[in-house]
Amino acid sequence: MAAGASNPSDFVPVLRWIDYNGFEKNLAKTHSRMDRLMQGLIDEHRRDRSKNSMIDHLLSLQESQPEYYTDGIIKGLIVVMILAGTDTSAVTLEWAMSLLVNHPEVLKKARAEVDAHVGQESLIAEHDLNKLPYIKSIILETFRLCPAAPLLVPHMASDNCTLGGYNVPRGTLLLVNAWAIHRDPKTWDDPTSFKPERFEDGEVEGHKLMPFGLGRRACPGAGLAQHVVGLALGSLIQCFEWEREGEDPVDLSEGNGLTMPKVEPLEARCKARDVMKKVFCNVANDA
Ligand code: HEM
Repeated sequence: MAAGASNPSDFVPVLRWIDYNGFEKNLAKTHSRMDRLMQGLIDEHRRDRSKNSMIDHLLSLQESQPEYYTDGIIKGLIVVMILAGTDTSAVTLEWAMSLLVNHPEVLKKARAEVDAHVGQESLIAEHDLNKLPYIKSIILETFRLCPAAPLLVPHMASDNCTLGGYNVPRGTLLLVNAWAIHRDPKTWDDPTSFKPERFEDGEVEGHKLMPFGLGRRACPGAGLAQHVVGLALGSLIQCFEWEREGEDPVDLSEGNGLTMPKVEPLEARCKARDVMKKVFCNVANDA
C-alpha cells in the first residue's frame, strides 16, 4: 500500500540530509539517463520531420513559440505521457484479467455480451465500446478493487485548512487513500467481492469511486485510459477463451510500487477463438 508514497524521506525529512537509501543519487542518475533518451527522440524527429507524431507537432509549435515549447518542456510532456499513461493502464488490464479468470461466470457473461454486439466476424473497434455496458462495469469494478494509484498522487496543502476536523498547516503532504474509500463498507455493499453488477444501474458519485482522482488535478488521461483498457480487455475476451492454470484461484496479493502491481504476475491459459482465424485469413489474403 506504499504505492505513490514510497520515499521515507518525504515523511522523515531528516533522512534527506543523509540521502537515505541513496534515493537522491539514484534519482539524479535516472533523471540524466531519461533526459538523454528523450533528447535522442527529439533529435531523431528533428532530423526527419516527415512523421505525424506528438513530438513532430510539438516541434512545429516550438518553431512558432520557441520561448514556451523548449526542448525541456517537450521532454517533460513525453515523460509524463509515458510514466502516467502506460503502467497505469497495463496494471489495470492485468488486474481485470486476473479478476475475470477467478470469476468464470463474469467472464462468460462478458463474452456473451461481446458476441451479441460485436460478433466473431470482425475485431472489436472503439465505436463498439458504448454497446458493451457490462464490460464497462467490469472495468469500473476493477478500478474500485484494484486502483492503479491506490493513494492517488501526493498533494500538498497550499494554505492552512481543516480536513475532517483536523487542522492541516500549509505545506503539509496529503495522501488520499482511494483504495480504502473504494472498500468502505459504509459506502459499498459487500465491498471486497468482485461484482460488476453493482455498476449496472449507471454512474457512481465521484467521491465514492475516484481511480483518477478528483478536481483540478484529476487525471487528464481518464477518458483515453478508459478507452484503451476497454478496447484491450474487449479484444482479449473476443479473441481468446481464458482459464486458470490450475484449480487454485489466481493470487491477488498487492505489491509495492508507484502503480499497484500484482505480487505474482498473472499466468493463465488461452485458446484462440474463431475471430482470430478470420483475422489471420484476412491478413494472409491482403498480403
Ligand atoms: C488506468 C489508467 C490511469 C489511471 C488509474 C490514472 C490515475 C491517475 C491519478 C490517480 C492521478 C492523480 C490525480 C490526483 O492528483 O489526485 C493521475 C494524474 C495524471 N495522469 Fe493519469 N491515470 C491513468 C492513465 C493516464 C493516461 C493514459 C494519461 C495520459 C496519456 C495520464 C496522464 C496523467 C497526467 C498528466 C497526470 C497529472 C495531472 C496533474 O498533476 O495535473 N493518465 N492519473
